[in-house]
Amino acid sequence: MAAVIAFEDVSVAYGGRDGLRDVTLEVAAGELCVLVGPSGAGKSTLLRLVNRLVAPSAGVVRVRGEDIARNDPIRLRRSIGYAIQSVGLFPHRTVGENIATVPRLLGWPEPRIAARIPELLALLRLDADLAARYPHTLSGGQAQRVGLARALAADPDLLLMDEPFGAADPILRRALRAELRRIHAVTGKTILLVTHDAEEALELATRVVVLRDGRVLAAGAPLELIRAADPFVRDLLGGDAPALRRLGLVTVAAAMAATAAPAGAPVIAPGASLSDALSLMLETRAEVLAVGEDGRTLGSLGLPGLLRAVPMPAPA
Ligand SMILES: Nc1ncnc2c1ncn2[C@@H]1O[C@H](COP(=O)(O)OP(=O)(O)OP(=O)(O)O)[C@@H](O)[C@H]1O
Repeated sequence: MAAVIAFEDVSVAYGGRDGLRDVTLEVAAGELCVLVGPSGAGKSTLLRLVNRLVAPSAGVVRVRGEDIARNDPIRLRRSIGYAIQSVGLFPHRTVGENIATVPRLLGWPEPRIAARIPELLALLRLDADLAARYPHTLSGGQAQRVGLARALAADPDLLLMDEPFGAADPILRRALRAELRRIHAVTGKTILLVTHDAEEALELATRVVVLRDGRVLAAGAPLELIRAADPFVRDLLGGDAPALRRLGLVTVAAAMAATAAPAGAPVIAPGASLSDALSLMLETRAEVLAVGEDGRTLGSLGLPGLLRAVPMPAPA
């Protein structure tokens, strides 16, 4: 399948310094590709090449097969969703108007825009009433979700996300990650996301790309990379708790049983990770969780089931 994004021997020079060096990388349709690495590794630079906020000093960047340097940057940007840490909602426009920004620039007819706003609020599990509110009246989590709704508004097949949950607290981050995984599964969009958080990378990615000093050090599926040969990659992704990292890679849905949980059991969403489930068990002292979503109960997850679901390598 043709790559949605292709970097071909791309370098970026900032003054005399290298931002990126000889990066060759493809992102295929439907991938959720996460760029991870220490501060200054070049993650944002690589992401911003795609919507031409940064220009390469050498090499070619292709989006949907076309060399983007040859095409109109404004058209390119309108065809790509972009979500950033600071959210960047327009303060004097309502939530609905914020979401409508790109569809309006693209000249969508008003009735189509009007229908799209509640659709997106529902996708992000936000109340329909929020459309009339102004950004300063939103909680941090709501604002992050509206930012994501705005990025998705014109239904772009490609979404760039730069530390999209960076400003959120750990609990909210967890919820937003689960949300993003769900949206990716539902929409099948191609997503390129930057994070400095290895756990987030492993939990979200279909493919992880590890950057260091402006170069791609490793790229592969999360479970492959935890076992990577390169000590820097292994340390970054596996840390000193590789078993816990593996828990972050399996969803509750994959480990749950169809049996009902005891009454009053804490509830976890099927899309949450087993590390979230384990945290909830530890926080609430419950050994069995109810698995449910939108008020529906789907089954249960007990501690033994959780452990069985995570294949550990045989001891050496
Ligand atoms: N506009 C700029 N002018 C000069 N140097 C820059 C510019 N933007 C980035 N750099 C440098 O390029 C390198 C890569 O930066 P980049 O922002 O891509 O890294 P990053 O991995 O996203 O880091 P962080 O996680 O801290 O955001 C760094 O050394 C940075 O200082």
